[in-house]
Amino acid sequence: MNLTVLGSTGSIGTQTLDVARERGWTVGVLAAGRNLDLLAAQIAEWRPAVVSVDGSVYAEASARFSSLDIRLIADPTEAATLPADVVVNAMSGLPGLAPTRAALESGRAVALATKEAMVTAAALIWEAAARGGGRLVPIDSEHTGVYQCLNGEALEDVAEVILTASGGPFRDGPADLSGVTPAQALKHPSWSMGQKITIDSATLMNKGLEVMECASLYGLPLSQVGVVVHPQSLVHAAVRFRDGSLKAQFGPADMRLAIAYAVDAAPDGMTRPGDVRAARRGAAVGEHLGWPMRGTWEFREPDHARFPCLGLAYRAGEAGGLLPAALNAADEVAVPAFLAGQIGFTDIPRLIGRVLDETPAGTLTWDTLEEVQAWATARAHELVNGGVNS
Ligand SMILES: NC(=O)C1=CN([C@@H]2O[C@H](COP(=O)(O)OP(=O)(O)OC[C@H]3O[C@@H](n4cnc5c(N)ncnc54)[C@H](OP(=O)(O)O)[C@@H]3O)[C@@H](O)[C@H]2O)C=CC1
Ligand SMILES: CC(=O)[C@@H](O)[C@H](O)COP(=O)(O)O
Ligand SMILES: [Mn+2]
Repeated sequence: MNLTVLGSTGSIGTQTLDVARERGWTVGVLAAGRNLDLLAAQIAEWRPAVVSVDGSVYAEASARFSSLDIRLIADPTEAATLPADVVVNAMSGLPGLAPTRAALESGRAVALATKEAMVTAAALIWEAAARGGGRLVPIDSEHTGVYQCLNGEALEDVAEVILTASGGPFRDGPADLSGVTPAQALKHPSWSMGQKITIDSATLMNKGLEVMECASLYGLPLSQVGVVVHPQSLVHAAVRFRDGSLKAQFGPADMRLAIAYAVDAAPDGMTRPGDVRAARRGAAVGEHLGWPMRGTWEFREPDHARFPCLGLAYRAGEAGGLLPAALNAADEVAVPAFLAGQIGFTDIPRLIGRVLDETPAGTLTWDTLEEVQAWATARAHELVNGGVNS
């Protein structure tokens, strides 16, 4: 198996390389952002033919890697189109959307961690896959859980899909979240992840994005996608069928299992919503992680009053059109602003709610998507700078 890894220096990117090492895969294309020290170590180990870096560090990377036999580019979208058995997209946020589109239009098999692509542009992404012959399998732990539960099943038999949420670091308090700090919010109780998704887990926006991602992947209405808080993060998703039977997927809270599953399944993967064709014959990874069938497993209702982001996501998903993209863009401004101390934790949903209130209705196209993202980003910055309650 020869991989392209986009976002190679991040949490999912480095775990993808761990899996590649364990499984004996090769890596022909590495795309990173600005972390040239880690990228240099990855180039030395993997000897890729092509390396992409963020444009802001291209000159520095050119000088640093000039003696190496690699083609250096500053374009993850071009990197995504190059020949590979599977493109793993582990870029965080909106920058990961164009590479997802390009990979699918080029007929690539994509193992997709970048949830923002399906949240903001699912219909367009599926069109791109249909046009180019691309295939797609999710990496996100809940969505690989649903994928595995649906294998061999018909979507018309599904009554409901349940995604589990850890509940984040504040699931048991404090009651008033207005004073919590970035350091507290970054202490995720069960997963080790990049900063943006970790804050999204603390606000429950991560689960909101995942509800939309799930509906988009499997072609389900949001009314059929529910959330339960499960502090142990061992059950990742469950599906209830119309005959009353239930299937759940569980395993240790370690993304290497989800990554390996997605990479194995991607070449034969989804070409349209709900098209689950998991022809997967991979060797074992993470056998040392063991069998987590011990202890107590709890399941609780989410607390919508303390975590309004979940409701905002349902609202945007139900409205459809341009609202999911506006919600996502506003969140991508609000989270760094919280981390930088510019706004408080409870300002995050307040800001996103304000942006949603003002988002114009519209039909989703690649052009309107770009416009609404630019508008929502600018409006969110105005609210950060001028005061969320102004
Ligand atoms: N972490 C997890 O367990 C999970 C993550 N996800 C999703 O996966 C995605 C990645 O998450 P995570 O790994 O935690 O995020 P990280 O912030 O850890 O990693 C993001 C990566 O994107 C890279 N990047 C930034 N700009 C560019 C660019 N121009 N070209 C290529 N790469 C770039 C960063 O590079 P650099 O550091 O070099 O600047 C970094 O390697 C997110 O969408 C997240 O929601 C989904 C489920 C679980
Ligand atoms: C590992 C993974 O898939 C994350 O998206 C995880 O779900 C985050 O944890 P929360 O359940 O706290 O959002
Ligand atoms: Mn997840």
